[in-house]
Amino acid sequence: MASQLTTLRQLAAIINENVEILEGLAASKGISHPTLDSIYNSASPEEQFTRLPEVLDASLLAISAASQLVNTLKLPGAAIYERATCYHIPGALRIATDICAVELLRDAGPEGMHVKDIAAKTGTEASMISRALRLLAAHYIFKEVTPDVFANNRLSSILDTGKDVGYLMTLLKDIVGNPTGEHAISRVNAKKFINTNGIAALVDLSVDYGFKNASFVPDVFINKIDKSAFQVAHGAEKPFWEFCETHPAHLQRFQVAMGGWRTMQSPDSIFKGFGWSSLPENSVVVDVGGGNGSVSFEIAQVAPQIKVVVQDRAQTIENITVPTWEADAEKKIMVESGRVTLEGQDFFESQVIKRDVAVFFLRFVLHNWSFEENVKIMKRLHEAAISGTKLVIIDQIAPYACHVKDETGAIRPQVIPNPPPILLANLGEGNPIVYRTDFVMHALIQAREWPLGEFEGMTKEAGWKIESIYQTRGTAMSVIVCGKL
Ligand SMILES: C[S@@+](CC[C@H](N)C(=O)[O-])C[C@H]1O[C@@H](n2cnc3c(N)ncnc32)[C@H](O)[C@@H]1O
Repeated sequence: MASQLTTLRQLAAIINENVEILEGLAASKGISHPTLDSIYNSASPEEQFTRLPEVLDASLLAISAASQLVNTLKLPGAAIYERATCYHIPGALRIATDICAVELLRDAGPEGMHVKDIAAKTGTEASMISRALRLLAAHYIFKEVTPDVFANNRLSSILDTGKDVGYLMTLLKDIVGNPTGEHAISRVNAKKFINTNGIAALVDLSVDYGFKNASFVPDVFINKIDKSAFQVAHGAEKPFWEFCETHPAHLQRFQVAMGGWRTMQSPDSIFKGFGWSSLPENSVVVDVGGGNGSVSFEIAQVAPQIKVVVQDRAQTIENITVPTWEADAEKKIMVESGRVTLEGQDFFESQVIKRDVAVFFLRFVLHNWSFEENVKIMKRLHEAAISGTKLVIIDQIAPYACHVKDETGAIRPQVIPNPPPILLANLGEGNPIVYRTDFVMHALIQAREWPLGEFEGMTKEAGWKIESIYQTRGTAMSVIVCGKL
């Protein structure tokens, strides 16, 4: 009993200590930490505050201790049953996002809107909306203001696409009561995600095919099926990338969703690990598998002296990347001035680029393929590289859940901030995303998030040597810089 109390007190002390730090930092800036009742605004001083390194450190330690405290206090039967049935949360979230509840509630303001009115505007049924929003409100997404009247809160409002509700309701008419007729494949309304920060698209695909795929992961494993869970769940003959070629709305949503990763993370996940702005004048940076080029755009902005080439499958460049850049005035200027070039290139084939390349850049590519395929991709880049070419990889490196010791017996930090021994070494629920995306990758394309040793192995086999690794705060996102062996 005494030791259990000690554990509880230790956890509570970590929470208290870090809340004190947060309150002190906020007070020194004359602001308060945003509450759950606030509406998300990325530009507000309160939201900017939450991204400061010292604020992230204190928050992550408090979150880790608080979730450990919660799971210590919960009755085990209830705790495990809650986990076993948490799959209904994405289902409820998809009901909410499909009917554009966030945007309807944005216009309704803090008084909120009755579910009957949401149902009337969307041509759907009120009681299911009520049940979905209440389930979500019980998990701090949306707020039930009075019975059956819901309003946005900080978590729901980050999903706001910013689009006009009248426009969204017109788009919705194509979706409601109009299934695709293809096995388990949803009708996707990709237009609503264009020119957004990507979070709504990322959540939308996660609660759509991501959620459906997940339920087939164990079947694929137990029955030793040599297909992705995505193919099994959706009756799809072809793997995901080929499926996208015949489902342009899915492809569009996917590419916008990649930008959501940038919104979710602090800017240092790209800019601190490599000196883009100190590259010499006219250096060529190739964003390999660059998708819609959202990251290239940011790099080209911080390093105006360089030339960026965005490469992807020819179909993606033609149907997604080119239209994305043409539709945006700033991006269009970059393309017209030759600072950015958009180019079809299969990364398994020899590079078509004939110029000397300063940097080949791979973000979120290696977690899409097997060890052997990654070696092949990086070998193609090695063949096209000159002696000083760098390979910059941005991907997640999965930490262990236990503390690990180095040769001297000292605990080797695996994440920033480094948690005290009473907490999980990976910060537990303070930092769970890498383990989820590991399953997401497996389910979608039979791929995975790689541990450090595998990155070392595959880069070496392709002729590259890891020179530095920059790990971002509170996440598994890492910038791995390699030179030619
Ligand atoms: C997870 S996305 C990452 C996109 C981008 N790098 C980013 O971080 O936003 C992987 C990208 O690889 C591209 N891709 C898949 N197969 C490819 C191939 N054989 N050749 C070139 N690109 C490919 C996809 O079209 C997609 O844009």
